[in-house]
Amino acid sequence: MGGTVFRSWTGTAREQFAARRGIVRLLPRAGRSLVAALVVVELLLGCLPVVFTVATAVVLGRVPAAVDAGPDSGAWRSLVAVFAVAAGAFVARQVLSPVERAMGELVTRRVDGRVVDELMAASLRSPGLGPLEDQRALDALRTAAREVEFGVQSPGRAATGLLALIARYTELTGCAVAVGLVFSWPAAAALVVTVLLFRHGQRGGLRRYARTRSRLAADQREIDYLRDLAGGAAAGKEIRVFGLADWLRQRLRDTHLRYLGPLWAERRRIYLWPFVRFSVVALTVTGVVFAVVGATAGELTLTGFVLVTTATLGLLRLAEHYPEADLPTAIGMRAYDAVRRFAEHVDGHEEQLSPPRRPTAPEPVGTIRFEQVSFGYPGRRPVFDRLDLTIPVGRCTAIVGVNGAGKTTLVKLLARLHEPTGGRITLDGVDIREFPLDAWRTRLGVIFQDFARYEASVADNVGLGAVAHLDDRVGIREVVDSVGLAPAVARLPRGLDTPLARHLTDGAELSGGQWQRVALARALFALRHGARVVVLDEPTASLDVRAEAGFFAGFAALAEGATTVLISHRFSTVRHADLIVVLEHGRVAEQGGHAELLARDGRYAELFRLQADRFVDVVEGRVG
Ligand SMILES: Nc1ncnc2c1ncn2[C@@H]1O[C@H](COP(=O)(O)OP(=O)(O)OP(=O)(O)O)[C@@H](O)[C@H]1O
Repeated sequence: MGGTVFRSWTGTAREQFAARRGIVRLLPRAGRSLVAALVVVELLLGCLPVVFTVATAVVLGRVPAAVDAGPDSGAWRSLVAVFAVAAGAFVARQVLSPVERAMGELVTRRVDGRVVDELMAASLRSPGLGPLEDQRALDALRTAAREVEFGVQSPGRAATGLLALIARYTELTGCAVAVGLVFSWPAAAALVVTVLLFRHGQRGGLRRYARTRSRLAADQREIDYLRDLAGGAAAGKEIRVFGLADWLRQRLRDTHLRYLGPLWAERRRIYLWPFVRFSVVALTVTGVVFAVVGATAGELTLTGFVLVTTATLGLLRLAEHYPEADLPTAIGMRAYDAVRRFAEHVDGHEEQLSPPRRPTAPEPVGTIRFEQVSFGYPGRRPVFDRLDLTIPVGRCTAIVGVNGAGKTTLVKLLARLHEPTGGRITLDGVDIREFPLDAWRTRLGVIFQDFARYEASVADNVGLGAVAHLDDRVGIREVVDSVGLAPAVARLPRGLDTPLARHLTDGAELSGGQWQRVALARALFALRHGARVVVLDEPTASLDVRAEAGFFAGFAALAEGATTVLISHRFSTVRHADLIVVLEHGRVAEQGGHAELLARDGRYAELFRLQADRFVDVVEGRVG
């Protein structure tokens, strides 16, 4: 039992030491000279109260002699000199405190700035989506980002909190030495032990509190989500139309209580009782010291008496001040730990990627094949189980299947946003993992169902399909024209340079269908600049009937010679494809041309007829 407690204590101590070392290593990022200057300021702030305490004790001790000797005496002058020292120490402290705060703020911001860079670098370093879809890693990222963003208990604050301890410990040492020299070393030792015990008790509580907070990350996430939902435009329409305000308020309230309940309970447990226990110890020690001082008062000089009492009170006050430094340190260290865990998680994923064996990715000439490909998201049942699929190069292949059949996942595997857990994907017989990732991706132009809507100009929104050619205005204009977006762009306040966000100057918002055309233009722009495989996930979902009808002919002409993979639930879009693949239960259920599949009268024919019947019903007014 004792062994277990000892091991857990040493484990915690080691963990704390490592976390503190991590924070200390962050300090140079704030600039060595700034940190060195702050250390000097902290040392001074630790010494000045001691000087003040000693000097005031000496002043009080010398008052009787100075009063007796009169204003012209040497005793009076020495009183004034010591008084000047006390006043100087007081004023210097008042002046230095705001300087410390300002420098501390600068250190905090610089350290947090670097941590944000580290965080961004880690999340962008991930070549695939794995770490960004892993809930634990995301929670770690969110916790860290939150603390850093608000800067209340961020890693930067942890760093300045650690530096602030220099002042506290200097003052502690100074006061203890004063008590030891003037009165009694055992009393000084007892006071130091009391202060440290008090701090230890509080720090343990703070640590547990910080741990509880991170354990409640999921609830915190939900609170943030509900707040965004209530305040954002995205769900604003539904909240009003469906009258969801009360439901939202209630859910926010319940989640808040679920989050705060354990936190309040923990706060009582970890703050209140240790505080009571350590206060009793502190009061007892102080009482004993004061009793001894009282009993031996006759042996002490007036200076000694004042010094011992004020130094003792100063020490006890110090115990109260430690949490000021310890709270940000405890929480900030956890935030930084979260950043490190996230970075390690990303790097763990990266290591799984085998290094490329070929210098570049060639132009496809024959086929792209999924060979016995298996894949499942972590903790979920497999999406693909030994999938075999051939995509002919230079043709249009449509992939159909019910919701959740794995169509988008197939595209993610093709783009190597995830790696198959079994089998391989080949380009003309070569495993695509043999190509450098970037080189392979420049061969692809993928527009996902939930494509990005950048808060940038129309031109940039299109040009980002081939970022190295962002200044190809002629190319951008041509693809914008070819997707039928030119009239809408002409109506925008700054044409192609209009930012697509209403809150920006001259900004505009596009309709869903217009955004979809922007995304299509982005894919075409990629095609213009080296992409040979275009993947469009639901490209016509937001297009009106006329635009959809024109889409296939127009796009096919523009994508002439390229390999097109089309994912769509609209059979009117799909039917024109050279090859139609029906995905079902993680395998290819059927494939062939539209007429061939209809003739086969299988799954495709069934799905096609269902949609066609609905269409006929609508046209003939039989619906409803
Ligand atoms: N990031 C993810 N993490 C875990 N499971 C996922 C993730 N994305 C998709 N899935 C699951 O994988 C399966 C296939 O999803 P996918 O999005 O590929 O289907 P889909 O055929 O594109 O569907 P839809 O037609 O609705 O767009 C589904 O069961 C889905 O729940």
